[in-house]
Amino acid sequence: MTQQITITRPDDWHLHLRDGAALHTVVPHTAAQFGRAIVMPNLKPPVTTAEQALAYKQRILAAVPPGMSFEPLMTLYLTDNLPPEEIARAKAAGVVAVKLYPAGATTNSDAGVTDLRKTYQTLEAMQREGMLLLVHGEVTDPAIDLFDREAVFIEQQLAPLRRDFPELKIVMEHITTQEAAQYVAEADQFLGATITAHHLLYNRNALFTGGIRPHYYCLPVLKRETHRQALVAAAISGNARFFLGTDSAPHPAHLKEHATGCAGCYTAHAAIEMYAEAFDAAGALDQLEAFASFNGPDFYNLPRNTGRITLRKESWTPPASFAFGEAELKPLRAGEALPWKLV
Ligand SMILES: NC(=O)N[C@@H](CC(=O)O)C(=O)O
Ligand SMILES: [Zn+2]
Ligand SMILES: [Zn+2]
Repeated sequence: MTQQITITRPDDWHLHLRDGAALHTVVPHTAAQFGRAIVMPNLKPPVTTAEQALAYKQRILAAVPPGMSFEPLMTLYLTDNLPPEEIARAKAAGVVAVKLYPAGATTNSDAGVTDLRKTYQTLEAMQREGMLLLVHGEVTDPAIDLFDREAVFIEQQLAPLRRDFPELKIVMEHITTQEAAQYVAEADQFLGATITAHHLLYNRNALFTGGIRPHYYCLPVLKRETHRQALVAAAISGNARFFLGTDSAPHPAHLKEHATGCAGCYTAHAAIEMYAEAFDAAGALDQLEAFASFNGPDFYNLPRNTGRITLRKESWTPPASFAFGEAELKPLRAGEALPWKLV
């Protein structure tokens, strides 16, 4: 039985850091594990210009503890009227991707896209400039069952989009279904997907065990066990177009433990440990390094990290909560023991 593994320092290809005082809680957690992270732009108001992205990057860097090295990779938020000219400016500023939130699909998506056709000139510019498109892949039609929204998005939105922009690099973020895993596996080199630790570890029963459990609520919502198994199979398959993206999404505890609790699970405090747990449970620890440290940079055409990290099979219990500005932040599995520990 493997008791310890050393892998190339991983990166997080889907992360929410928020802004202001929150940065001082969450940035150190991510910087302790990951070399880089793709920082989501769904602030209030959203990050829609190269200039805003650069200013946000400086605020993030100011929250990196001394002695730690961490590179935030910045993104812009796609709206119905993000000007195509902003893409070249963003590219020059080092922005690596643009994020599509269908309007109303998830946390802070009100400014998102109401009709993909309105964004076609901007997508054209992205395809030309080699700017990636990151996708929250759920339809918002209230007539579609919440658990089917990802599969319907693939059929109604993603397939036509890929036909119209065959050389636009797209990442389907936080996939949660067998349909998405299969669709990505069968696609060409222009389509990749991130998978979260919580979607590898849990099925939708976790939301209702002994009562309603708001800290397991995120979007896309956890699915049934067959889908979890399909995600694990994709993650350990060796297919280089599946890679690590935590979707760690901090919310104040009082807004998660609420009549209309916010969507988002906080996992950055123990992310690589939870992935190790999932890969270990599948007997596939030997696949963790490719998924966590190689496939992401390869897809983004960025160099792999050179440092290394070591994980040991040693039970530890993360804190039940963290200070979060004036509020409290409760991580996923607060106060529960985890089997793997970052050394
Ligand atoms: N995943 C979530 O449930 N929430 C994310 C938004 C997102 O990634 O959809 C958030 O910003 O809180
Ligand atoms: Zn999302
Ligand atoms: Zn997210």
